[in-house]
Amino acid sequence: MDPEKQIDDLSRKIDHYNFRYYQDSVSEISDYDFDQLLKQLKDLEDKHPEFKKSDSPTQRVGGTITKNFATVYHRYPMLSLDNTYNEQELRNFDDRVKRGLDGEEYEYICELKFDGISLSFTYEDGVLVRGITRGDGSRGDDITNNVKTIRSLPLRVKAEGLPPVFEIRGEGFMPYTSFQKLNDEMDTLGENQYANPRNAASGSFKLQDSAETARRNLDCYIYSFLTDDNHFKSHEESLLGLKKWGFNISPGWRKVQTIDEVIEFIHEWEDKRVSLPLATDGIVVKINSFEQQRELGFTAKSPRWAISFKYKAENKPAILRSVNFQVGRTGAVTPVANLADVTERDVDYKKVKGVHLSGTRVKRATLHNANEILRLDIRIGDTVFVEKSGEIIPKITGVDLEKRAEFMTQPVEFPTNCPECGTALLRNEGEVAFFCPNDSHCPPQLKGRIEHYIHRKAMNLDSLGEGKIELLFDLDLVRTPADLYDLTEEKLLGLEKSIVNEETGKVKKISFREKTVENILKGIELSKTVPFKNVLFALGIRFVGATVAEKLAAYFKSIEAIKSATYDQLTAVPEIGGRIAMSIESYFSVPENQVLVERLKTAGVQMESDEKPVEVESDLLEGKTFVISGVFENFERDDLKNKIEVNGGRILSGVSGKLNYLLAGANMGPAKLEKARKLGVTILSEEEFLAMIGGE
Ligand SMILES: NC(=O)c1ccc[n+]([C@@H]2O[C@H](COP(=O)([O-])OP(=O)(O)OC[C@H]3O[C@@H](n4cnc5c(N)ncnc54)[C@H](O)[C@@H]3O)[C@@H](O)[C@H]2O)c1
Ligand SMILES: [Zn+2]
Repeated sequence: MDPEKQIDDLSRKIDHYNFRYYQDSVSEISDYDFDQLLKQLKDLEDKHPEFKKSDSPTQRVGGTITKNFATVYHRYPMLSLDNTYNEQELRNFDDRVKRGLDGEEYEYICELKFDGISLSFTYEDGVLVRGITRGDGSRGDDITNNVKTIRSLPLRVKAEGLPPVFEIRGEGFMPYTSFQKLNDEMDTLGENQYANPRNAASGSFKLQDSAETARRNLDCYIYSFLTDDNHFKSHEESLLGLKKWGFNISPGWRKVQTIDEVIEFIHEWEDKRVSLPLATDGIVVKINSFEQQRELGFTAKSPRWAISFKYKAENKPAILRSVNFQVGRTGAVTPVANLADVTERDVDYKKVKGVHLSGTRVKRATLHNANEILRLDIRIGDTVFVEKSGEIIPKITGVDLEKRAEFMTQPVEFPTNCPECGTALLRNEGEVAFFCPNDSHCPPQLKGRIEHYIHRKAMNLDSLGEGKIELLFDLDLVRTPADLYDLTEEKLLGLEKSIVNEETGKVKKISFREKTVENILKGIELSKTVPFKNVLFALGIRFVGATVAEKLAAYFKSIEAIKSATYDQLTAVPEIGGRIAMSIESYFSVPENQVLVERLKTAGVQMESDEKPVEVESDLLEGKTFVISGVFENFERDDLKNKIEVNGGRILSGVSGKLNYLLAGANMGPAKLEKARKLGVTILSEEEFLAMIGGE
């Protein structure tokens, strides 16, 4: 292939992965593979500089700003770090530093490289005034409200001799425990789970709802300090100073003199880092003296005085002993690989310890779905490769085909029937997962439905969380949400159960004493006041998430109206498409669901909305914002507002950079008009507005 086209193709590919990673918080390939692509591009560009573009991904920070927050320029550019996966390149870096500093003595600071998102915080007179994402390096998203939810971040610093304005930077992250909790919750709600804590942190820091960000327990380690004057002389001094001022400095850093000591630090943390409560992906080496940092300077993308060493995800051979098929809450069937170490091929599986991988013993790995089994061409008895990187769940990356001939192997047979209830499995066109259609009797699906029902965003029955539902389900006391309303003190008092965690073997005992029972019953009673839109969501109708439920509840106002709505009536509601409409129709066609709704209604659960119905004319203005100013020929101001809203638009209170349209009538103030023009807001006349909504 000719190099120009190759450079072009590679750049486009990398741009795509960057966009997915920074904008959508999704990794489509592993970091290592991504970094190899970038390296390939860099090598090609070095060989053919005539084809190197100024906006090449090798020349700029990969991130982007989103349109969801105000955009803020950084006072000091926020760059990336050059990275490497091998020690020789680290030594080459040391040589470059030596040359750059002309024989001066120098020291390095080694730090752990935390895997989250970079954040920048500005303090004025000791008060935290702004928190920004790295964005594209020169501009970021203003997420001040979200960063204020970090408990370890001081909102105000009190100290002698504080610079009037300073900026600190750090890595915002989500600890493993919060990550696990969040993903469990996403699973209960039938939402997509995050692949790793980094993606979860990135997604959570960019939520519109700060209350939700707060709930996700994010944290941040601080590793950098910037001011206009020379407040500190070295990185070490700044770390110590920041710590004294109350900042959460990253633990584990060390000052060293030589590259050999750096490499020692790397080896030391290779295993130790896996026992940390958060994800790390390498270490960062920085020149200590600020003066020397300035001497060495920057490239377009990263400082010349620092480099990161990334640990390659450990990849080891293992034996695929068998495959289990797990049925999830939505009925989806997921194959799970049971693994053994290569020395454990013939050990009784109960006694197998598993492969030693990144500090833990691994006995299971997800195989995702039937297609993945075909793609890997994997057989029981095969020697496979297992990897564990940022993700918590290990994955199988391939098969050692050379080993296959040495041992007996047999194909993995995907079951045709549900392993939990025996019903024949189905697969929807265009979907990869097989599922059990027996949603009214299949045990994991029933239990999943109850867990969904009690969820905070649904009926908010938190007195029933953490294993209590499991107990009630196993004792046959609660098989559907309606059974909750038949519970009494007599039935509950004294119930007990020990729950064993399959992975860890730990036993947790749950018992219902007086106080617990009282709380449960009180919670259930209180759930009768939960608004209809939450109830509708709590039913767990496929594709009816919280937002869709809200729209349906506002439009139809009662469960009866939704139940009797035709397909056409359902799809007439803005944002309700055919897929949702069909799912609703099919839900209400199932007798068990009809009974459930009736029983809930009889129990006193809200099946009607007392809010005023929102008329909807169209969604022509969906996502558009308006400010109205002046007087109009055909409308009073309030009518105009209403007209915008029933067509899906939103009214803002003032002219800002975020505004889409200024609807300008007669006699409007020239200052407002001028401001709108300056900010590039589109100015509409009454006629133009009418044309937009399909009027005259
Ligand atoms: N898998 C994918 O699809 C995909 C796509 C794009 C990027 N990526 C990954 O992201 C990398 C690029 O991201 P990047 O530009 O943020 O680089 P990076 O994450 O490799 O390194 C720079 C970042 O490290 C962080 N950091 C953590 N601890 C630090 C410390 N102690 N001191 C200083 N900084 C510290 C900072 O946030 C800094 O911005 C790629 O090399 C790749 O690994 C992956
Ligand atoms: Zn089943």
